[in-house]
Amino acid sequence: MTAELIYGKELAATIRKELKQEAAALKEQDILPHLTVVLVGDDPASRSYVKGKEKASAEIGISSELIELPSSTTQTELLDLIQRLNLDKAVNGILVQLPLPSHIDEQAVINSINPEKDVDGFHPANVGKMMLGEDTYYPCTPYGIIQMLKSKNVEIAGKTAVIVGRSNIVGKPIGQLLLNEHATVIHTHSRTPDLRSFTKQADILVVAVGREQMIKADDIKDGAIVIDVGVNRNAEGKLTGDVDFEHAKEVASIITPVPGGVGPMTITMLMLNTIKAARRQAAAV
Ligand SMILES: Nc1nc(=O)c2c([nH]1)NC[C@@H]1CN(c3ccc(C(=O)N[C@@H](CCC(=O)O)C(=O)O)cc3)C=[N+]21
Repeated sequence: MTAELIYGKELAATIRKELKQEAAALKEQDILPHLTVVLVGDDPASRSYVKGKEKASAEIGISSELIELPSSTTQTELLDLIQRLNLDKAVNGILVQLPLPSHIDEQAVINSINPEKDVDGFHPANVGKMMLGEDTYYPCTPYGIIQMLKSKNVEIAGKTAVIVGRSNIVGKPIGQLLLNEHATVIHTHSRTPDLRSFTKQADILVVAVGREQMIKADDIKDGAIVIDVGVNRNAEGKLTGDVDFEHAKEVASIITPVPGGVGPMTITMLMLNTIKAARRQAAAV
């Protein structure tokens, strides 16, 4: 049997329509959601992501601004810019595109963003709130994955979820959000011996490593739900995930494609967080 696909792109389009209505309703109250994206240096992958975000903003009616800085930008210059954006009442959301050049301390930059404007959900205060199960800005990729599972009426409670990869932006927070939904969560990573013995137990398998063909059909339990967060360019220059999709779809019950899966949901959750930021900041004055 071939797995059912979760087309993140379609779900994203549906959610974006709702967000567009919300943005229009806010406009009636003179609230104009505004997102500022800061891009340091010219990583081509970052550039492509930033384009997708601009397109989504325009579609929804969010005003978005891109501040491009040279890779020679110093940490002090970047922190000064963030300070200015923190104080600018017209700016509701601040996203500093990662990775940053190696001479800049990423965590110091993230820590400097006003948590109320941290639409990436990366600030320690927001990470802490997520861990406590409080309402906050959740990191966009993990939040998008939860929406994808819910769109298929997947019962998360009681399921064994196995995460491969432990980044601060995907692996760690998706485990926390699944735990908040009452899954039993296993975190695995590059130093996990006999990885397959863990992935084989997964009712829900989330792969966020960044290595093409990392997970094969043999690594997957029959009927599992497989979420592929990988964003890799293969030898032909095509975008591929971390999962051997062609074979995995014969074992899984539900699987996400790349492209058209998790990626478009990530951007959509950024839009959702930006509208939420505008609403919250308007209510706070
Ligand atoms: N501060 C920060 N926040 C991020 O959320 C963040 C970041 N930095 N740095 C880079 C990663 C990567 N990322 C992607 C988002 C959408 C797609 C996406 O929409 N991909 C499309 C394909 C796009 C294409 O064809 O190039 C898809 O999967 O269908 C991909 C990658 C967000 N990131």
